[in-house]
Amino acid sequence: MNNLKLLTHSDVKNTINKRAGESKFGEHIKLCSNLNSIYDELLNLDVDYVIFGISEDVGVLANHGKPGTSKAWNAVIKILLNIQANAFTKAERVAILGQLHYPAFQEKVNLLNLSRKKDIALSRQLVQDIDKDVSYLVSLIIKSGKTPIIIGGGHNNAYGNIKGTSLGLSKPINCINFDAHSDFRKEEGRHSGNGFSYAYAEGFLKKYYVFGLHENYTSQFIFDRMNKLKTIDYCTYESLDVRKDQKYKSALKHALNHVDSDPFGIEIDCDAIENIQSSALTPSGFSAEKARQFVHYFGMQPNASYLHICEAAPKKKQEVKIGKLITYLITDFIRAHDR
Ligand SMILES: N=CN[C@@H](CCC(=O)O)C(=O)O
Repeated sequence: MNNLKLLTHSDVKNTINKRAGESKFGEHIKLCSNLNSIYDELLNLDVDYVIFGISEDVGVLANHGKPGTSKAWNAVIKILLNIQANAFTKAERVAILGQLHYPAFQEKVNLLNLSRKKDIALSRQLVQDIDKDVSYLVSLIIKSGKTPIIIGGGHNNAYGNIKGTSLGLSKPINCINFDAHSDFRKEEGRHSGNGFSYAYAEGFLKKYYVFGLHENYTSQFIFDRMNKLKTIDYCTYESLDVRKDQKYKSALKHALNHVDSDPFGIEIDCDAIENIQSSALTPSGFSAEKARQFVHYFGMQPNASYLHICEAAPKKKQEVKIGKLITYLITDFIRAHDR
């Protein structure tokens, strides 16, 4: 776990802004202390949720997208540690590991010319290395009996989450993805647009549902590919929020029916939420409230096996807004899953 940077007590202390009479989330969470014994520590921790960040832009760049996803974790941790610790937020049930981070990969990819075939292939090899870390770490958390909450990076990391959960449970899993894109592109080398197609092709992903796909940003090739497969289903954003063909609640139920036969992962791509800075920022998309209701609805299900919130790419100005949004989604999941 060379690329895992553990969150320390002094990091937490330096991040918390204390206020008299208040108790902050960060004062009650558990930490791990030794990179060489993560699994044993996880096993012995009396918590239900293990949160970690993935600070990388490599997957998005390898998909010809705009970088910035490496900044989401830092935006979130500053807010998360400072929310109130109370009966609603359940800080004592949470361990925060820290972040997988890739400064050397970032440097390498910045030196590449990504319009050259050879260089794009190199960037996609780096994504495979990140996949190995993510799937290993997620599998350890699942094997320790805890629920992973993974923050950040590009949507390439869905692959590692699905594979890690599947290995941890020793069976293929299902997945629900709140996303403007299917990320079911060709297996042409790993990047942020094909995490689900790779997981599916390799047998880690069994049933897949894309919730809120944008009709303008899905190719006919992908629609045809998904339409052919009974194990894959989707609803579009336009059918829900523009044409109003069905109510939000009934769309949630329909999607749950598709994935709930087995343990499933919950993937939230922030580019499905209106005006959230991301590689594929959209001026027209789901509201933050709809995203929160989605996490609440799926988080409530006993089969919900992990939560991943990705693709947010905060610049300085939106750092607090994005940190707060993702923190709401994390705590919505914890509250719902605990019921
Ligand atoms: N994970 C996102 N993938 C999308 C968006 C790409 C982008 O515009 O950055 C895709 O490949 O279609």
